[in-house]
Amino acid sequence: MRVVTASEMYAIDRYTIQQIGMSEESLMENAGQAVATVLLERIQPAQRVAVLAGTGNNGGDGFVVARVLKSYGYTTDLWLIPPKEKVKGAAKKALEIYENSGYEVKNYIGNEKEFIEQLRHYDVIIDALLGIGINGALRSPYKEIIEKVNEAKELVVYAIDVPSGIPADGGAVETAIQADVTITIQYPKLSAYTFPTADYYGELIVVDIGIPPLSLEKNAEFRRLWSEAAVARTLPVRKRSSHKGTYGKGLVIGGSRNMTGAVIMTAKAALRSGAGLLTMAVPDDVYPVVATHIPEVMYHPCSSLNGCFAGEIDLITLDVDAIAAGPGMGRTMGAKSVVQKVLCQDVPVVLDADALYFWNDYVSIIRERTEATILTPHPGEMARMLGVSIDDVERDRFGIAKQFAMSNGVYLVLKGPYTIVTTPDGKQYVNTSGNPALAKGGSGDVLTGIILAFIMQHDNIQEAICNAVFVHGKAADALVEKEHSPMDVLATDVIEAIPQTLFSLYKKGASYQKQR
Ligand SMILES: NC(=O)C1=CN([C@@H]2O[C@H](COP(=O)(O)OP(=O)(O)OC[C@H]3O[C@@H](n4cnc5c(N)ncnc54)[C@H](OP(=O)(O)O)[C@@H]3O)[C@@H](O)[C@H]2O)[C@@H](O)CC1
Ligand SMILES: [K+]
Repeated sequence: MRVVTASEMYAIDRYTIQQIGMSEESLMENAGQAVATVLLERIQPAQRVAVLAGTGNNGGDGFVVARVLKSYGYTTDLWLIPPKEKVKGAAKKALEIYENSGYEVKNYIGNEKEFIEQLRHYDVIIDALLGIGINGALRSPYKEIIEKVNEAKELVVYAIDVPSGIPADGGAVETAIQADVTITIQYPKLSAYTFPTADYYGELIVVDIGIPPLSLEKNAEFRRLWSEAAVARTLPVRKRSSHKGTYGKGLVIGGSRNMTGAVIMTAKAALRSGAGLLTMAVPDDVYPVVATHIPEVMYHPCSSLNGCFAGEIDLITLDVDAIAAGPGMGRTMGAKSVVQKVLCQDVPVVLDADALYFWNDYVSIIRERTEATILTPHPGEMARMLGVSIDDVERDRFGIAKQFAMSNGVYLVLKGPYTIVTTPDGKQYVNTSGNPALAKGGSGDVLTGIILAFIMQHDNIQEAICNAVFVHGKAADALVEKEHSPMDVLATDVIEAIPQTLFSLYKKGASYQKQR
């Protein structure tokens, strides 16, 4: 499933109309019919429905929906918010068809009091006030209407395309419909995957209105959801002839006197995710503590200074296939020097946490690298690396991630709800698993371990990273679906949930694995 911006959606519509030859009226009819099909399955015949329609084509979709619901015998009122003469184009045509079918329009203007009075008699509101064409802060009377609808908590609200009032591409929200369900036309919009806008959507349902894929390919950048089906399809298959070296020799670098847990979690997660052989490089001061925790790894104690890396690491003798550096290593000059040495190695490198701290000192080395560099910042780290505020990052997660990945030639994993993976050539993948249980210290360390293990087992780095992010979120989902609340899940619980998550994904992918 692809995700689009408002301007891409307009370009797709235009191309479909002008180049492919579908009429705007037929697209609107398809949209209204597709939305109505969902509504007919969900709304009970005894429920009273109000369709609230605005000036634009979102209102046009609403006219079609109101007509279909009435044709099926539903008690439905169509409230037209602007004066009728403001309705133009395809929407005007849809309104004519509605009226020619013998159905009545209720005009908001002049009947504002009646509207407010009626609102408490409805069970269901269909929000066709504003779609992707919203511009600037909400104007009267839309603002007041939306506030009244939101106040009536007993109403079930279905939004068409986007909840009215939210910017389609995401950003700050002042007033917007708080939908229970949003039925999006053809492709989800960015705002369904950024915050705070995603909170207004409720359940998201996408309906197909028959726009050919060619319109999408010609007019939208590559941005797609990474779903369970994609993971099941792309998980690597273990060959019967394999041995421990087949799945890569990984190196995890991290830890310091004050933070021994992070690097242990990274290593455990890597082992649970299929790393063949794993070595941990830790400051020799903390080696005795770390070594008691994991019997399955080899160790490479490095010289330490005040409990942290002193700066030396002998990477030549280690002979590894991939490296993850950062968890708990501290923000010292010694750590910086170790990371610089790591980046000079000709193997894929994952940088997380403290390894991102001296970003400006690494940029030029990273741009010269030929092997993959994978960075996994959370929004706070991303903001600091760019010298902007966290709000700036959150407001434009997709844009910022793309610009950063392309200009530095890295795979960027911008963490958060709906983690975005961006490849060096700018393709973007939105993760669909995970829940607030992951908003805890240690989550990132676990993800780094899974990524390290997956990139060693898969020859497609993008698929490996996207799968790792998905498995991480899905493991947390599995925990809260069973015996955990989102409050009590620990990062170590997530590691222990990796086996069942992989087990179920491999089962789902069995048919694909046979085909390969
Ligand atoms: N094109 C197609 O083929 C298809 C399009 N489709 C549908 O069309 C939708 C997009 O339609 P659109 O472009 O007409 O925009 P839309 O959001 O309905 O209304 C814009 C109007 O709202 C107003 N307005 C703007 N800002 C405002 C504000 N801050 N506060 C208050 N009012 C504000 C402004 O009107 P004004 O009052 O200023 O004259 C403006 O003209 C899309 O989401 C999908 O549902 C589907 O049918 C599939 C086929
Ligand atoms: K809407």
